[in-house]
Amino acid sequence: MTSEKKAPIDVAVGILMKENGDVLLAQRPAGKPYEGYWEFPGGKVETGETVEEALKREFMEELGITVLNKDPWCCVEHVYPHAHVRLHFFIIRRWAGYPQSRESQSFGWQGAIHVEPLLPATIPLIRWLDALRYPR
Ligand SMILES: Nc1nc2c([nH]c(=O)n2[C@@H]2O[C@H](COP(=O)(O)OP(=O)(O)OP(=O)(O)O)[C@@H](O)[C@H]2O)c(=O)[nH]1
Repeated sequence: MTSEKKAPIDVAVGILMKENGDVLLAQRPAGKPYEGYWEFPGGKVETGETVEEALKREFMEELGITVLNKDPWCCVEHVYPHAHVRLHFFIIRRWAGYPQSRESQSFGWQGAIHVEPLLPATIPLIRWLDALRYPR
């Protein structure tokens, strides 16, 4: 038996946020693990890329959006049956273009989050996100 531990897979995730606090969620396409679950757009960091570069690439590939400004927000690790991921979340308040579904994903702007199911690692973030976008 081996006790070898695999390094986590880095994933760049972006939360597009409008001035009124609405955020963009996307539905995972058919054929991927957790197909049909809702997530914030993003994807795995490729070899030789920084997390920021991966974020920009994924937003262009998935949504046709140019990221103009991004604030690192939080980093969360989660062990799924299919992978151990390290999610690097960014808040994106400035971008160019309108989201288009380039990979046949459904997506939508959400104030209070009404879509489900959400990816398990993303669920706890919603409370933190609400504290950020709706400060008392
Ligand atoms: N984009 C995104 N991924 C998330 C979130 N939460 C979360 O657990 N993940 C996990 O992060 C990983 C992202 O991988 P992915 O398969 O979507 O990445 P990718 O687009 O580069 O896919 P591919 O290159 O395998 O086709 C998945 O294991 C997914 O379950 C989230 O909110 N957004």
